[in-house]
Amino acid sequence: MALPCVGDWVRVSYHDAGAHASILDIQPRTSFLRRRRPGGNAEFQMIAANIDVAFIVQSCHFDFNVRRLERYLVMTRDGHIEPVILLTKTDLISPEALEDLLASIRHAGINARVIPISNVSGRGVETVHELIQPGKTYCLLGSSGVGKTTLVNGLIGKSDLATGVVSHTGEGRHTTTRRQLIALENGGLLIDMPGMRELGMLDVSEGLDASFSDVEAYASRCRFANCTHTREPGCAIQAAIAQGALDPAHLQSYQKLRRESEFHGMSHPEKRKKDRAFGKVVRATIKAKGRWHDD
Ligand SMILES: Nc1nc2c(ncn2[C@@H]2O[C@H](COP(=O)(O)OP(=O)(O)OP(=O)(O)O)[C@@H](O)[C@H]2O)c(=O)[nH]1
Ligand SMILES: [Zn+2]
Repeated sequence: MALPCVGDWVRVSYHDAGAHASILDIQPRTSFLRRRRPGGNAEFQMIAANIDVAFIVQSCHFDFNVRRLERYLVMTRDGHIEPVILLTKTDLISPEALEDLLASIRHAGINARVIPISNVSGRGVETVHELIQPGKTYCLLGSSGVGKTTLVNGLIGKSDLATGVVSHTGEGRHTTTRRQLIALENGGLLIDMPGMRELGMLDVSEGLDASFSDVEAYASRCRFANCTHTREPGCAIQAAIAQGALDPAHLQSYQKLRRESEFHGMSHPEKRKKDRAFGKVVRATIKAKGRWHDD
């Protein structure tokens, strides 16, 4: 018998007056989330089963990446799970920039539902909450830091009778990592396991982060999450440079590579904005030339 995974329904027999139980069999899975085992062989590892809807969470700010979105969609389609895309942190970008992101999703031929949300302004959180149906099971997928935990807390806060495994009062980071199944007041179930959230979705930017883990580690200690590491108070990177613990050249090459990877596929709207700016220059030049010819 294959081993059960999170979300499986199993048949058990109890012994010792209910103190112990054995799993007899696993009920057929209606859907599943699985990933390739590392090492390149064709084997799969089951991550979760019987999920109805996967929220694929990306931030509008830095994290946005259509290619990665597509990989998550392949994974959910493969497992017969309905995908819903959540674009978080809309409060950090302009409405025009958001329009660009939505357009780039459409242009990629992605027709899954997209809900722009902000955990700060509350925009869209109600829409997500209303989407959750009794008896259905949901999960959240997405890179670290995109706002999944904040959203879950917001959803629990809305159903103020959230029951089950989790209480939302005074929870620290440590308890968050043990949270697994959240029963929302309206009867929806949310599977929230940090281990299954990222699914080994490595890409250029994450590879980049790995080779500059020291820079990343300092950056995570900056007072402001959006610190540019130039002149902000409480900047851990500037402090590390001042103490001689971090080589400014290392920071510079990190920032240079980061800008490059952002231009080459990381952030499509930024790229388009740059292309558009270049287009303006070209058009202005042609216009100027035309006028010159007219004279
Ligand atoms: N501006 C803004 N910040 C947000 C929003 N949502 C979350 N954040 C912030 O982003 C940071 C990361 O949020 P988390 O909810 O911990 O992200 P996560 O996806 O759960 O990250 P992991 O637990 O590492 O998987 C926190 O500092 C949040 O306060 C948002 O909508 N807007
Ligand atoms: Zn900083």
